[in-house]
Amino acid sequence: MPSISTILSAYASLSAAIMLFRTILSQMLPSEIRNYIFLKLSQSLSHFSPNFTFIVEERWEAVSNHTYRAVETYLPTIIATSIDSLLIGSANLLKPHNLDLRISVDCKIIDEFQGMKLEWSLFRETIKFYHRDELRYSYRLKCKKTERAKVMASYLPHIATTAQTILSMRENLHIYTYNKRNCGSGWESAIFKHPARFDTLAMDPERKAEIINDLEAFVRRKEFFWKVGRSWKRGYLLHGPPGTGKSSLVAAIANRLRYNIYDLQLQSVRSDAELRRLLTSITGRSILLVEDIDCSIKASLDRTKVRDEQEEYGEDEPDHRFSSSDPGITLSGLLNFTDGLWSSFEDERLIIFTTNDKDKLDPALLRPGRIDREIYMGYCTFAAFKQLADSYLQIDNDHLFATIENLLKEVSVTPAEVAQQLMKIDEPEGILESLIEFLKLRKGKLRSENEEGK
Ligand SMILES: Nc1ncnc2c1ncn2[C@@H]1O[C@H](COP(=O)(O)OP(=O)(O)OP(=O)(O)O)[C@@H](O)[C@H]1O
Ligand SMILES: [Mg+2]
Repeated sequence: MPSISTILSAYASLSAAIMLFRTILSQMLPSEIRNYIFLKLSQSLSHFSPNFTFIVEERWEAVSNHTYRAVETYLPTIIATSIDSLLIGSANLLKPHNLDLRISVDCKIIDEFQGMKLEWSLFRETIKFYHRDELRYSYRLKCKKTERAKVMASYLPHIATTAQTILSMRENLHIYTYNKRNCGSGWESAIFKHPARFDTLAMDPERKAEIINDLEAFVRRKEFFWKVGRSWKRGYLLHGPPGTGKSSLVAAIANRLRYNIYDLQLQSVRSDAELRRLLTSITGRSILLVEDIDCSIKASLDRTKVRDEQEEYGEDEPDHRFSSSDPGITLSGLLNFTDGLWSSFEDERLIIFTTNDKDKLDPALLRPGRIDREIYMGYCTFAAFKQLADSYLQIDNDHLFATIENLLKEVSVTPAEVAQQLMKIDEPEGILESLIEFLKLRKGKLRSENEEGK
């Protein structure tokens, strides 16, 4: 049996011969034949190489690759002294633990894990994509062939969990909205800094506690979801009149769970295929938010109808808002992507729909499994008022509270309206009196409306 050094020196001589051969061939043969010969040759050579390379591309089946994001987050945590440059993202420089760092192209990083030596590098290449030149990045992980199974069984899961922990500790949450012009995943992100929290949210304390318990149970029960064969996601429907805190509740949930928000405006999505591309590039630990679901589905379905009619009647001049690549989305498309087989892409996801009028919704949307919990956000109760008084005025009792309690039983005002009254900072002394005036006016208006109606 030949020694390792004999094999290596044979390998080196063969490589040198191939280089020479390549130079001669490149001058004599057309490029297609040349490429074929080199491909076959390198395939046979790789038989002798002791190394194996994992390639993690930026996009996978046309959508962004979560493994790539995990590697990108993980690598800066193992930076050794061998590195002499790093990229810094737009993070807060005053908080070093929170910096967004990336490695630069062609630099190599060695990681050691359970006795294995693993070499990482970042590649960049230009490829042709729909007649355009596009830059594509990929991370390459070189390990020994004999360690390939161990890398897959322990090292890659280690990267996934480390990246997830880092991302969940990052201070900034993001809100993503759809931008047609963004040729990547289509999502455009902004930093999400909404002040709403559960302790400032005005609603009955028992219902608030129920929602918090439900969320915490969801986060804890990964194993349970797996055991019963369900994807780890949960659907909420928030309904109630405008100004009752539906959007504030979504913000409070995102802040509490440290989840990013994907704000999906169905009206601007042009087709089911586009919807699928958007939904499959959503990362885990996130909220998929569809606000005013009744209006947005209607707008999108109307769009589909207009197109169908145009096609049926053979209109020469279609509505300029629509093009042939703009067929609109369908309700079944939406349900399939949020709930059917296409929905299982990434775990730990809340899907939240909001509406002002639950009765307008298609019953298909409300079936159990799609919507796991309905939350009614109603008019301001006395308990909700006390929460607002505590947040806005820092008072938990007053002799006027009893009058306010009685008035709130008789009139329907939203927490937004009450909050607006409590914000009249130019007259802080008489704020409760002015709120009582406001409620009495509303009561008078209500009474005269009722009398007119008789
Ligand atoms: N329950 C609440 N607790 C605390 N603040 C509230 C509550 N409801 C409304 N507000 C205040 O009113 C403003 C509007 O509330 P929000 O946008 O959450 O209402 P909404 O139910 O989403 O309304 P819409 O149906 O019009 O979208 C908020 O900025 C918040 O300050
Ligand atoms: Mg809202």
